[in-house]
Amino acid sequence: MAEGRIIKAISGFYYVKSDGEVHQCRGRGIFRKKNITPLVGDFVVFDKNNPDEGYVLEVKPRKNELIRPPVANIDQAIIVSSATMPDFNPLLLDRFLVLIESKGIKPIVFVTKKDIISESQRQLIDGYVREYQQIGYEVELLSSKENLDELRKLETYFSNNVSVIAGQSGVGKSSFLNAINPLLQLKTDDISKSLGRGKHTTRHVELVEVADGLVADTPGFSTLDFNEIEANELDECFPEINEQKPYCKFRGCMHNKEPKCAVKQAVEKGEISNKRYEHYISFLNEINSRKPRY
Ligand SMILES: Nc1nc2c(ncn2[C@@H]2O[C@H](COP(=O)(O)OP(=O)(O)OP(=O)(O)O)[C@@H](O)[C@H]2O)c(=O)[nH]1
Ligand SMILES: [Zn+2]
Repeated sequence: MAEGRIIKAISGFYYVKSDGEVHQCRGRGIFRKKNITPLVGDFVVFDKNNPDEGYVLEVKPRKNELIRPPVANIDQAIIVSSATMPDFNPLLLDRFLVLIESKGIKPIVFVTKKDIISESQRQLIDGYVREYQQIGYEVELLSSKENLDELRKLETYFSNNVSVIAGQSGVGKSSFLNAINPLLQLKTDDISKSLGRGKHTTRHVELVEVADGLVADTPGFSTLDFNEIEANELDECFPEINEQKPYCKFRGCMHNKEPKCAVKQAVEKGEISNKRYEHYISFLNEINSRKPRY
């Protein structure tokens, strides 16, 4: 009996990494009966008596899991946004931040393509970077076309962590991963756009090594709706709003129409950005207008 972590799953086989070695395993029949699907990222107990094929015997409790990519026990999500092409989009960034916060995963923001922005665009982007850093987020402005030494400075973000990458199409997710680990050779727009079909549809998710960490090679969060977030949980997904919440007069304040709301006061004083607050309200309305589920 040994313990390890599933780093790859392909058609019924699980590849379990344990003490630096990878063991090919099958799942126990009982998993299917009990409706347990081992996921990439799972910590498992397996039997490795047979060198060719072991069995995953037990899946340890997960701290979190994603449906897309199907990965468990994620430490952090790197949201990739581009400074340009496509334009930097704070509304979309906040949407990703909320989704990731709601899963209890730590978000990190990488803003790509700094090599192709004008001086005035740069000022705008620097302003955003500062704003998100003030909230407490780690933000890096970078270019994947940079030399490897520059990119290596970002390796510390990956050390000893399991990361997923998220972000809109074309922002440079694959380009970044390839740049930081040239062995990956993930397809980028430059190569595969001509094929005109989804790039990630036929691939299996795998945790690949980047620096001293593991990264899911398939980007996540394809659906960006808030179907799994309740209105009263939304403020917890905005750290700066969550911080003010205890000072609101009413318990259960939604920071919307309520009087004596500390969040609205902080917005008025300029301590919380107007834009972030507007996004909070627009997400709140979106959740409140969702059709009830039964
Ligand atoms: N100048 C510059 N171009 C970049 C940078 N990062 C990515 N690109 C270009 O942007 C385009 C899109 O990059 P991809 O890496 O395919 O983007 P992606 O986010 O993986 O896209 P999807 O696979 O569609 O989700 C490609 O033409 C890249 O060469 C960067 O930092 N600087
Ligand atoms: Zn309030």
